[in-house]
Amino acid sequence: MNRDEDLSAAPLLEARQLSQTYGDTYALQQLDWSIREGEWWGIIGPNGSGKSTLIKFLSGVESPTSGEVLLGGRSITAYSRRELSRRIAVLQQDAIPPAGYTVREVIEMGRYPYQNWLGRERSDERRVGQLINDIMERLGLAELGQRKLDELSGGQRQRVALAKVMAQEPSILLLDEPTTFLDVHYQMQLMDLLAQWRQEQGITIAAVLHDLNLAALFCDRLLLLKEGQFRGNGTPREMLTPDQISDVFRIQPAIIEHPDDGIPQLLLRRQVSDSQIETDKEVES
Ligand SMILES: Nc1ncnc2c1ncn2[C@@H]1O[C@H](COP(=O)(O)OP(=O)(O)OP(=O)(O)O)[C@@H](O)[C@H]1O
Repeated sequence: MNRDEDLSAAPLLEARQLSQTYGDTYALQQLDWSIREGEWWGIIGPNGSGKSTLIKFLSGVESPTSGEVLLGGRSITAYSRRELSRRIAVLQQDAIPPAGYTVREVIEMGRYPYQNWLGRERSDERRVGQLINDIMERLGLAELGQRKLDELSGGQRQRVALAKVMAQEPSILLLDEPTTFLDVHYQMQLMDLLAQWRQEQGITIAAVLHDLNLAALFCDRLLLLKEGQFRGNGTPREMLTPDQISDVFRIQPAIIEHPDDGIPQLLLRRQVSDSQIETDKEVES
């Protein structure tokens, strides 16, 4: 993992004074934040803190009420949709592509930004065929190539969605809660695959994650949001302190060091103890 990032490098993706309002609600409030090439950021914060809104603006699909996003120093609005799709891919929470298509067809849709108006690859078709075969093999999808999407489990569909964004060969990957519908095995498999992809291709990742332990385990740096406001950024060790967690998430966990590499991990605590429940029962009877 790239924990010794070069903080002097120019930002690859940058949010400048980003604000979004819906009526009286500030979904984001004057956010300044930047991502450097090769970093893996976790975007964390309670429900409604503006995380998905931020991902939407970073991907360039929507424009904020005020402020701007820069990609490689240029306004993201200056890029065509096709140019953006060659650089940035987004993996959504429940990225179920259209039903009726086969697994292989959906993965091939990831190549859209590289095709001409006839749907032909601009680059070497043999290389692309091999790329798709490799991705399917790696994600355990080789046997499922001809299966229809609606005949797959949620976890399998999520792997197809990941395969599609890998076929897109982006340099930046944005993820919005990619592990929500996955069991613990597939959560770890997805995060490990991302880590491996990043190591091999040097991609830059920003992921909205609700699971703080997963965020600490995989991300170099965390951005902390609450009610649309910036509440800090830094390494997991800097961000996941008892004070920050209690202040932002309103829980008081025990924080321990992971035995493998000392990163912080949260142990949740019950707010109501068994003895409290027993006492309450006695009072009631
Ligand atoms: N289209 C919309 N119209 C009105 N309000 C919106 C809209 N989208 C988001 N909001 C509001 O903006 C705020 C931030 O929402 P956002 O979805 O970005 O939060 P989040 O941190 O991703 O939340 P969660 O963890 O629950 O997914 C919330 O108060 C939400 O209700």
